[in-house]
Amino acid sequence: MGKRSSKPSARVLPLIPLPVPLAILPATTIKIPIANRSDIAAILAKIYSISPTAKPDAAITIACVPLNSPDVSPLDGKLLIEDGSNKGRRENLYETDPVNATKKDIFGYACVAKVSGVQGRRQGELSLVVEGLERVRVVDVVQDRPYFEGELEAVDEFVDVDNPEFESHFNLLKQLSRELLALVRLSSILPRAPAVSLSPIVARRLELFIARKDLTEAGSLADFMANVVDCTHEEKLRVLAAVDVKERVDKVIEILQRQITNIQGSTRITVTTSALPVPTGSFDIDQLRRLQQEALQRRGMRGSNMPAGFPGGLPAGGANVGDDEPNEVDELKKRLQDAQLSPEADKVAQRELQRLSKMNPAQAEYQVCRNYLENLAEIPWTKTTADQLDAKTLIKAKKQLDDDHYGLEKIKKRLLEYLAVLKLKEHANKSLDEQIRTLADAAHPQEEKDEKEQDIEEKPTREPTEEEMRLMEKKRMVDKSPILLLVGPPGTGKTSLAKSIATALGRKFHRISLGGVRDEAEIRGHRRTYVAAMPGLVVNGLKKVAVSNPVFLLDEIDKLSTSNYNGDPSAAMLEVLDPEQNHTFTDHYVNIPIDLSKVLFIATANSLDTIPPPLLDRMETIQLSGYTTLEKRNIAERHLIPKQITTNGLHSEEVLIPTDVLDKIITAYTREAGVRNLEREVGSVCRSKAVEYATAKDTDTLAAYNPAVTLSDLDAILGIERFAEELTEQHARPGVVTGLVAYSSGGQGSILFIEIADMPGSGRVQLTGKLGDVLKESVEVALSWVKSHAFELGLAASADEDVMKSRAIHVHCPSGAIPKDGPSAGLAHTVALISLFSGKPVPPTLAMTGEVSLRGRVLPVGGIKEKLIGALRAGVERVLLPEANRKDARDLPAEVLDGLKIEFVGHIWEALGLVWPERWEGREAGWESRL
Ligand SMILES: Nc1ncnc2c1ncn2[C@@H]1O[C@H](COP(=O)(O)OP(=O)(O)OP(=O)(O)O)[C@@H](O)[C@H]1O
Repeated sequence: MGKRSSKPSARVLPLIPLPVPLAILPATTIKIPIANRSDIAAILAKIYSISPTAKPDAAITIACVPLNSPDVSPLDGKLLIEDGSNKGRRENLYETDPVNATKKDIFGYACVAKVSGVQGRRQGELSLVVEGLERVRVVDVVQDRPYFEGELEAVDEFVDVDNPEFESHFNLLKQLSRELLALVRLSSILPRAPAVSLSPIVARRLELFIARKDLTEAGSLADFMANVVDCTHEEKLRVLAAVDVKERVDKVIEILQRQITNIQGSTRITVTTSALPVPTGSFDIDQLRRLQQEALQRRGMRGSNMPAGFPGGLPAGGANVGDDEPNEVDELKKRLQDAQLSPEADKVAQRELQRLSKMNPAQAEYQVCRNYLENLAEIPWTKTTADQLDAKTLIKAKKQLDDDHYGLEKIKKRLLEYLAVLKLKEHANKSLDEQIRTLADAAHPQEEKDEKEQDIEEKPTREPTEEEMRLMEKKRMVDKSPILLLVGPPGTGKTSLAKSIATALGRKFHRISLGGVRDEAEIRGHRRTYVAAMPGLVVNGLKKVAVSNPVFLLDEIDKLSTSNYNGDPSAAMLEVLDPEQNHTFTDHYVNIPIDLSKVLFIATANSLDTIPPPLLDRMETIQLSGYTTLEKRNIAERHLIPKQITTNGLHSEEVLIPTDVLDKIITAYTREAGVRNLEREVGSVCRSKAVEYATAKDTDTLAAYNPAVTLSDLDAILGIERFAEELTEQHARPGVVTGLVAYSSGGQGSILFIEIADMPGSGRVQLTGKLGDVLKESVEVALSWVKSHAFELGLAASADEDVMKSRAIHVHCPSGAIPKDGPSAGLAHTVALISLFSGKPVPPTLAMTGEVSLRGRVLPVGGIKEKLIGALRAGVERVLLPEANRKDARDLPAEVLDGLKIEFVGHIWEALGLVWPERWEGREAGWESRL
């Protein structure tokens, strides 16, 4: 039996056209902006003028009407008043602004509404709040100015309550409404949620509202849902025009289905059995699963697309529904499998995977666990690159090192030794592997072989015992790479040497900068309990190179902080570098032993002084000293100039730096042990030439371009000379001696003048030239020795005469602004004092270095190579060195050995014999016993 709502008679009411996409349905409330709406003002004015006594809360009834849309067919509810002018507007000229609307723009159905108030604070934001009451048909528009007035006819809402088909449609509408509600609630708590959220109270009320609707209220439920969901203007018009309730319900079902699909498409719906976010009320897992499965079926997805083992289509843990991305947990599992974890790591990984699969992705712990597993999958547990160790390896490696670096013979030799050992070990292990395999085959002969093959196979006489196998394993050469430490001044090629080794071996290279690392956790990682914990530098390095046998350069290990309140980074390094321990290195974050024994560590440092002794003890030190001018010239010619020419976009024939220009750059513009500044200066020269060349090319004057750089160009390109070279004096004067100095910064050596003057006084000694305590003391030692031997030296008339009795002396070392310290000028001071007191000058081309003791012995000093290179540059011809430094002189570059006459002295008397041979030659050190 059908049910019809009562039919009120036709009436005339003011019509308020709504701006597109606004539409109103019965039982809903909307806000109509009233800025610039003269018609609304007129309606309100009229109502109050008719009934000036109307109370503010008296109900004011009007009708709200949406504007026509081109996509809604006349059958759907186009205004029945048609006129000729309407036709031309069908396609595109439809009005969307109610201010300009004419009669033809009024839609055929409207909604009688009650004005419930005005909302908004400021003038431009005010809006009229109206509440839809009933659906009406617009029979005619009787007035359009100053506001529309329409003749309205109530519609006949027909509800066929006895129709089973209608009932099932109504049930579907109810179910979809609740499904949508659940999805909106669910999606709002998921990560990457769309911007929809629903408070639990509102959700609960909506739940009840939907649940309480019965069949007779199907139309109003459809109106309500059409109003709350996101639908187009046209859809709303169609719902408004759907007088037949069944048709309306079908239309809303269509809208809801689309809406649900959209939410599922944009959100990954993940349901876990342990922590299901069920909306308060009547939702349960099964219902949700069913709803989602239905939604999937509607979208044409097959059951086969669902992970197996989950009858409801929802796996417990991490399966996402609605997109084709593979499951996150499965993906991780696969990555972990591919990572070939160590057995220990595998156990932990499986445990964590299990935990992850039970977790809700919204939990903070989920991300932590996932990050950890991702880290495990990225660590190269067993992956290695094959070392290029064939017959030609050593030749190839030598060529690589020679190609990349000039000189450094000792270091190259040591590196080649390392490669040779590695090659031998690998060869020995390979043949051992073969033996073990043969024995193992003999122990299980029948495996993988069919009967026939077995007959042919020669039977081993006996099976190997376990003991034999163990012995064989013991013979295996352990791959314990030594840790090399390259020590030397900056820019001497330590980093680039390490890179060449990696290239020669065909291994991956990674640089870990340790300079300024103050926190132990930077090396070992943070424990996983900390927020944003991460693995340390070593594990990160391994992750980056993705193999377990890279070359790691531990740069600036001398700048690593020692014990402080953040732990002791240098102690953490101990475990990394100890070949006995580093096969079980444990990072705090990973917390599983990682084998670092295959990593070849090469450390670099500028000085050994700041490296803690236990750390130093674990490394094999290779010393690199500064380069001589000749070496620098060769390095520049072979490596730096070609490199800079190409870096600056030129060809080798387009820049020519002659040797004299290069020498000038080396001596006047750089003062360093390495070649970094030299490379920079050469770069400046090449850049300037590049500008010159490009200009010449652009102006077609290439013929006039001169690729050669001249000495005068240098002044213009690099500015005025930065360093004036200390050169030996031309004239000898008593009291002035050439000493030798090695600057601690830059590792450069040079000469230094020791000047002593005497004046009348009573034994006072004045020292200037920024001398350090040790240097001052060495002057005192020299003076004491001279005073005590004044008679033997012929400086005093008798043994008890004090040479300083009536004189004062002033010792000065230029350049006065540079701090100087150290005992190595002791010999020069002694000779200078004797020269002053005896009035005999010392030849300026004779330089000396050495510490003296009170007994007159000449003791060894450091920095011989730098000092001698500096001396040669300064024009020194003869050098006196301590006897004990004879070994250092063996390593000197050939140009130094050729250019300098080096003499060794063990005692001051010997030195005096060499300085003034005419007077002291043959004098023996036996005099020391007189002291
Ligand atoms: N013997 C050499 N032959 C060729 N090039 C060299 C040589 N020594 C250094 N170089 C070049 O000098 C530059 C600086 O070298 P590198 O960066 O290796 O210095 P370093 O010793 O590691 O310095 P630091 O101690 O400051 O880290 C590089 O471009 C390198 O190629």
